Amino acid sequence: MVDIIVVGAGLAGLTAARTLVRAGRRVRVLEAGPQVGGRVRTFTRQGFTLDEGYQVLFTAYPAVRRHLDLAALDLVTLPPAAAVRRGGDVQVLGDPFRDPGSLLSTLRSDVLPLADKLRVARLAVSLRSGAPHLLLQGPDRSTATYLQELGFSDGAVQSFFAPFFGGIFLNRDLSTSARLFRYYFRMLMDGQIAVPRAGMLQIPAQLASGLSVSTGVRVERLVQTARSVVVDTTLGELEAGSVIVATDPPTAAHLLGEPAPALGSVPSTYLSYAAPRSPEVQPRLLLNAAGGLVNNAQWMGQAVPGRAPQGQDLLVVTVPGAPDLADAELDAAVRAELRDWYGDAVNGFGTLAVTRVPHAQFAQPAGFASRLAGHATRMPGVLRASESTSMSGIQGAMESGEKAAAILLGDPVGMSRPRGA
Ligand SMILES: Cc1cc2nc3c(=O)[nH]c(=O)nc-3n(C[C@H](O)[C@H](O)[C@H](O)COP(=O)(O)OP(=O)(O)OC[C@H]3O[C@@H](n4cnc5c(N)ncnc54)[C@H](O)[C@@H]3O)c2cc1C
Repeated sequence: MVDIIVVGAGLAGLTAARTLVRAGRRVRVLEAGPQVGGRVRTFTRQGFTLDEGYQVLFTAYPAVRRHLDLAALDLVTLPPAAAVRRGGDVQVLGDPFRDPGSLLSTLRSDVLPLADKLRVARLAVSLRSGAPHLLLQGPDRSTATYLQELGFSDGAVQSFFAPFFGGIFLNRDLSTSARLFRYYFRMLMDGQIAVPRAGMLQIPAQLASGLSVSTGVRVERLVQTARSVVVDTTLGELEAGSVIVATDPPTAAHLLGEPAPALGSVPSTYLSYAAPRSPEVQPRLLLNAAGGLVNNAQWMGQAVPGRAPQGQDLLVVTVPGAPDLADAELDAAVRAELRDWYGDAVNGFGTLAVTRVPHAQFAQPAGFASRLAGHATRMPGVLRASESTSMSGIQGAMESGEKAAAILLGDPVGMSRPRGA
């Protein structure tokens, strides 16, 4: 019998296990899938390295700083600027201190007229004071309402904020909680957006190193006994003093005998293209201000050397939601939108993958924090860890695992750490 079994080797489960092992506990992680990482996946196709969809790491996430060796991840920083595209018109908006090449274009851009640029500067100053986690507190409303209250013009909201934060929250209507908007805005100021050169899978792989993880083992049932928890798996019965359930919320509800969670799912869809070379001068994030299926795109081969074979490039396109189109129809519709950007060069693009993710995040509208799951469950020896206890994303998942471990360890510092800290 081990001290603790962790069910699920996503970021939450791995962070929980790592925290417990560091404190001297004997831990075994059981993962149903063929590899660690949960929703953080990387795969290769025709010599290209593709992440599951478009995923990035905010280096300012506090839990990331506590748990990951960033130098060992061989991170490649993405430029802190975006090219806003309306058909053939391109305007670059960036942080001129960190991307000096974007200065002139940012000043001239009418995507954010002067008054809106000043509002961004004021917002940046106001969000910079105090600890970042405090931005997740206080009254909540939608991001759209918040931006309206701050006086931003409709043009700025539709052409910049909607596609930029639509790419982060995977919905373009800015119905996401303004608290999260403020937190992410701060993360963007405090750190960089980066990806491991060899793919996002390097993150869970680093968390898993040194842990006892069994992949391909599905947990089917948990039974609480007087002195332990019996874990019924596809390998047979195992026993542990305590269990952390770090699966997706529906599976957790099934294992724990709880009602299905009411958080909802945000789906997203990605198309990856092989191309002879990027037509863009700089590897900046591309935002589609014209509306349509495409929200944002990134030339990953240009941004991250090594992701595409020699002499080729890789374009990853984000289509928020789950369009009701067959793969071939979706591909044709996305190509038609890309033709507005790149003309006939699109004919030379080869489709590498159409990736549909039914549950990329859980829905986080204003007030969502009051509906979050807790770590405690109906079973005394069993705790929950998952982004669904905090916020959707790498920070939420990692801090959740850390907190479940802190509860088992009786660590007062970890137990009292607020969300987002
Ligand atoms: C396409 C996409 C893009 C994203 N982009 C970003 C981004 O740019 N930045 C960011 O911060 N976040 C991003 N996220 C969100 C981030 O990936 C998630 O927040 C995080 O990975 C969630 O981790 P988790 O451990 O809570 O859950 P999961 O990753 O869902 O892990 C749950 C694990 O439990 C396992 N499991 C389930 N049932 C069982 C069972 N019965 N027995 C054993 N194991 C089981 C699953 O196989 C899985 O490995 C993105 C997500 C997706 C899908």
